[in-house]
Amino acid sequence: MQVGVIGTGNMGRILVETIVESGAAQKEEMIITNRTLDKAKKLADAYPGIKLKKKISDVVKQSNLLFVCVRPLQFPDVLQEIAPYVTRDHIVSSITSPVEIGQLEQSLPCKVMRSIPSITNRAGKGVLLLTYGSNWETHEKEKIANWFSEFSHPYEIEEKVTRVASDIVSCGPAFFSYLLQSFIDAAVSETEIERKDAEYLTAEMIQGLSSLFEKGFYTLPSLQKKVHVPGGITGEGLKVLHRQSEGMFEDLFKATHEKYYEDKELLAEKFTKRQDS
Ligand SMILES: NC(=O)C1=CN([C@@H]2O[C@H](COP(=O)(O)OP(=O)(O)OC[C@H]3O[C@@H](n4cnc5c(N)ncnc54)[C@H](OP(=O)(O)O)[C@@H]3O)[C@@H](O)[C@H]2O)C=CC1
Ligand SMILES: O=C(O)[C@@H]1CCC=N1
Repeated sequence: MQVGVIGTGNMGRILVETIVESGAAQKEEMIITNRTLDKAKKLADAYPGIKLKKKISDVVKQSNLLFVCVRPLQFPDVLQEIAPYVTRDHIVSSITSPVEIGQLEQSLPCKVMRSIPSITNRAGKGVLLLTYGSNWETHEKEKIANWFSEFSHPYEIEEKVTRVASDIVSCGPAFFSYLLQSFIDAAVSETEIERKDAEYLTAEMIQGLSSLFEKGFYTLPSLQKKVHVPGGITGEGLKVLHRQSEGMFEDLFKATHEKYYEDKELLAEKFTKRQDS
């Protein structure tokens, strides 16, 4: 399969590295471009064999599966630019949440999907969220999901939970690394521990924690019960967390959804302008 990638910024680059290093596609099967071409060239230079194209049309023409990895508001322009070269045999995937499946279908004459990756896929772990357009057969969905499983755990979601699922899967690594960073900073500022020690102990704790869940030893509540000896020290810390975090995640999901709907409104305006012109 020839895999095209338009936009090799942060996530486009990570996706290319992940696909190639997992063996989901050979370097020679990857065709990439980026508006600032030098960015894509650096990536092609790092993985000899990857084909670098200056023209977006060449990427489309030479690929079967095409990932559009630009920012949400850049989608209308990119979809308009690629549309003349897209055939019924292409599969085009958006890696971003605010662009609706319906908008992709209206813009392109092929099978479309959303495949929202997570930085965790770089380690061959974590979920990649899939939502398909209306004209996919079950066996076609299975085939592509199977391909994604070379470097992730593909998970199909309904469009209505896109934002929250993406908050968990794709933004989650940033949210929880922020909390861990605060945990380390506070350990250093409030006690005599050296930063490097706090960082090492925290990293080992979090890796151990994820292994416990991976191996199925505990659920979240059963683990808390095991560590929280009644009347002990953990309970004092948990009381602080309970007090201080009340409403925090509710506010977080409200904030991400507000931004999501803002982006969707701007996108709808842009797509309508495109249709009218
Ligand atoms: N970061 C993450 O963990 C995740 C991100 N995403 C999604 O990935 C998308 C990209 O995010 P991110 O990589 O961080 O953003 P970046 O800004 O780093 O990358 C976007 C890239 O697209 C390029 N680009 C823009 N317009 C065009 C065009 N017309 N033709 C070719 N290339 C173009 C830009 O080129 P130039 O160099 O000229 O600016 C840039 O390199 C977003 O929509 C985001 O929602 C999805 C899941 C996870
Ligand atoms: O479009 C999205 O939902 C992703 C999640 C992280 C950044 N963008």
